[in-house]
Amino acid sequence: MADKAQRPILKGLVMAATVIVALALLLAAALRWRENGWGALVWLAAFVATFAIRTPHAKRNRANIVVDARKGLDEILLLAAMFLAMMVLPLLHLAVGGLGFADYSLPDWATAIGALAQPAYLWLFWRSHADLGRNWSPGLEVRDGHQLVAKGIYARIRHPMYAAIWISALAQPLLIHNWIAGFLVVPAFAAMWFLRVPNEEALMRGRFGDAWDEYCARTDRLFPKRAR
Ligand SMILES: C[S@@+](CC[C@H](N)C(=O)[O-])C[C@H]1O[C@@H](n2cnc3c(N)ncnc32)[C@H](O)[C@@H]1O
Repeated sequence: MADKAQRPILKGLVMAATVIVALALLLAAALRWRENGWGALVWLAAFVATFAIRTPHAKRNRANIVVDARKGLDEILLLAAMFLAMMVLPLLHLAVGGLGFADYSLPDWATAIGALAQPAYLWLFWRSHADLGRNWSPGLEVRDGHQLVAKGIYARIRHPMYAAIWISALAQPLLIHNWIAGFLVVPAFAAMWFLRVPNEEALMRGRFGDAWDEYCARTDRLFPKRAR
């Protein structure tokens, strides 16, 4: 077992190895674009942009002090399923193949719809991170000094980041024509949406009480509320 002094070094080494493997897979996937089709190149570009948007927020928010969290088995399984279906399986499949038995074909116009969805996904993903700021966390957490964000895109809908992920998840099977590497993310994110959102809203209600209920009365989850 590494002692306390060795732990940061070990962590740094694991991080460096992960980045090197990820970069090698990205390069291999890009070089195989003829086998994978042009939709896969669009998916790879969006994948890189996703990390570019998220990484500064993840780094900054590491300093947050967490005062409440929901980390049940369901949450762990959902996050693991999303990590596999949205990142690991597509990247591995595009880089080294091996899932060809589950391929399907789509016309170019369907791939083009997947490509056209990417700017909308990336804008919403970026905007929601920018608006949540220090209050963002990948898991269900409340930080010390957590603020209710009801401005920016959050003034229009309650779950813009999940709206962005819905767009990305629905576009993935249009860009990667494979039932496992492309389509599997759709049921994985549907499960996450239906199981996580009620838990997240309960966590926010517990923290903000009436202010959260008033916010919910003004907004819907995914689409802007129509004026009555
Ligand atoms: C992955 S983020 C997703 C945020 C939101 N559900 C969305 O789709 O844009 C999850 C964390 O954001 C925080 N959060 C969600 N809505 C919030 C709000 N309106 N104000 C402040 N924090 C919020 C909670 O701490 C939650 O654990």
